[in-house]
Formats: sequence, C-alpha cells, structure tokens
Amino acid sequence: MDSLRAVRACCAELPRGDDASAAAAAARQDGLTKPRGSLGRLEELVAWLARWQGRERPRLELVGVLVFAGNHGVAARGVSPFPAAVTAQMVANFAAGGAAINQIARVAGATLRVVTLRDLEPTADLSRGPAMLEHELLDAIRLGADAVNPELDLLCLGEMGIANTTSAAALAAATFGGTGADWAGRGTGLDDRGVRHKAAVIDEALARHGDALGDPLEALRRVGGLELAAMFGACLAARLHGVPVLLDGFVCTASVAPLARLAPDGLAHARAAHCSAEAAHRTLLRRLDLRPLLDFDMRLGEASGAALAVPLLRAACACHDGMASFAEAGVSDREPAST
Ligand SMILES: Cc1cc2ncn([C@H]3O[C@H](COP(=O)(O)O)[C@@H](O)[C@H]3O)c2cc1C
Ligand SMILES: O=C(O)c1cccnc1
Repeated sequence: MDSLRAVRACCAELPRGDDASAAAAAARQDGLTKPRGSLGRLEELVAWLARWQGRERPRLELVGVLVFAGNHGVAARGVSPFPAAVTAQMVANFAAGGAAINQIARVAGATLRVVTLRDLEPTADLSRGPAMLEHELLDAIRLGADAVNPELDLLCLGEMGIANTTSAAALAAATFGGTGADWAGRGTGLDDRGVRHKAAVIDEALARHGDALGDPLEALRRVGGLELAAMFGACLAARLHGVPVLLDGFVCTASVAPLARLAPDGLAHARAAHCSAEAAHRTLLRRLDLRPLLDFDMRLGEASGAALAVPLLRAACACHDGMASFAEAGVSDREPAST
C-alpha cells in the first residue's frame, strides 16, 4: 500500500474468508452434545473465527491488543476536559503497566502493544482545515497496517488520544450524515455546555470541508486523526492476513467506518466487542450493522472493551473444540419429527 490509490484498489478486492472452514465449523457445532443452536451467539462466533482463520477448529493462542496513540490539533478548541499532555502521560502509564488495558489484556491472555504516531506531534486542527496531508494519512495507514502480526489468531484494536471523540464524531457525521449534535457525546466527561460547544466545533468542521467529505479516505484525512488512520490501516491489513478483529468503542468503530464504505462487506472480519456509553456509539453500530457482544457502560477506549470480550471467544472455542459429539458420548440425539 504505497499510495492512497493502492489502498482503494486493495479495498475493492478484499478476501472473503474460507467458506469451507466456516461451513465445517457450523456442521461440527450441530453434532455436539447440546440442542442445535443452544449456544446461541457462541456458535456464530466460532463459525466467524473459522472463516477468517481458515480453520474448522479456530484457536486463540496468539491474541494481540494494538493501541494506537496520537494527538489532535482540535484539542486546542477546548473539546475535551483533559489537556492534550495526558496522551503522552498515558502512553508512559501503558509502558509501566498501570492502565486499565494492561490489566484486562493480561486477564484476556493477550499481548499488548502500544504504537505512538509521529512522536505524538498533533494533527492540524480539523475545524480549521484538513487534519492531515495526503502523505501523512498514508504514513499513518501504513504504520497501522505494518503493526499487525500476520500470525495473530485475533486482533483487538483500540486507541489513546485526547480529543479523539471529536474527530470520531466528525468522521461519523461525514460517513452517515447528520450534525455535530447527532454525534457529539461527553467523551471523557464534558458537561452539557461542553457537549454543545463540541457539537458546534464539529459543525464548523463539516461546513468547512463540505462535499469533500463524501469520499471515505478524504473524510479520514480531513477530520480523522493519526491513530484513527492507523486503526483503519490495521483493520484492513488484518483482513488481508486473515486475522479476525474485535473493535473497541466509539472512536475505534468510527475509524473503520470508511472501510465499510469502500467495500460493502469491508467489516465482515470484524465484530463490535461492546457498545460504549458514548451516546452515538449505538447509532454508529446500527448504521454499520454491527451487533455488540457486550453492553457494559464502558467509555474508556484503550481497546479495553475489545480485550474484555476475548474470554467470551475463548469459551466459544473451548466448547467447539472440547465438547463431545452425540455419537462419541453415547447421548441420544433428538427423534426424527413424527409425521
Ligand atoms: C486518564 C485518561 C485515560 C484514558 N484512556 C483512554 N482515554 C480516552 O479518552 C480520550 C478521548 O476522550 P476526549 O475526546 O474527551 O478527550 C482518548 O484518549 C480515549 O482513548 C482516556 C482519557 C483519560 C483522561
Ligand atoms: O467509546 C470510546 O471509544 C470512548 C469513549 C470515551 C472516551 N474515549 C473513548
């Protein structure tokens, strides 16, 4: 992917996953000692993992958590209660093991990697002009893509970047229409007045960029951010490598919305791990036809919601792999329907 044109071309020909493995996994589920379908969404999740891993019995030996960190020029507009310096301070906290994601990733049996974008030098203020130049967008997409280990069995995606819920809301508005008020939320804890100001800043951005936001990659360049572009690149690379993806909250989901617009099934290899308490996340998930696994009132980011869903997938795989079939266990299957 050495040009935006190459990124577009790549999106036009995404791999579809392995039908045979998905079908074999579903067939195996039907023969296990349980009423058919009784493990509900655990069964569907196994078939999804099987499709993208290309394995009838998916495994979760190598689970990665990638957190991309970047700063935003729009932070200067007072759209977050926290100062931009917190981004770097939290990156240091990740390295020291003191953040929420350090704990949740450990519990999930996942390896955490934090990637900082451009030494945390901020983007330009998206309310006054494009956040990034074309080469900056491309560099961030590539950094994200290159951060994905192709050997992973599952990738959890997340971010850290003060003011990035403003960028995410603007990108959601660019993707699905609507105004700042439709997509702006409290982020790290704005009061009502703060949310109104944030919505007004987003409206300024939407007015300034106008029709140019109609193109998904141009929208990502103009109102996205470096860590959002990196998550986009990582999600795309995961698709190419056959690595299934768990998306985190509002910011992570917004960052991959352009992929859904560049290709009709662009997010088929991804699942929404949770629905964030950031108000517009539920709307965004609906618009993308993503059904979250968890709804836990979390609104942190850092891939925390994505990593929290990993144990669910582990349980799904353990049942799939370890359960006996009716024949193996000598359990009577249901009677054929009587006429
Ligand atoms: C201490 C702290 C730790 C965080 N970890 C994730 N975020 C989250 O909050 C930020 C987005 O919210 P806003 O748009 O309101 O600034 C992002 O950095 C996100 O990852 C944090 C925020 C703070 C303050
Ligand atoms: O849902 C998210 O991604 C989110 C919400 C608030 C703050 N940071 C991230």
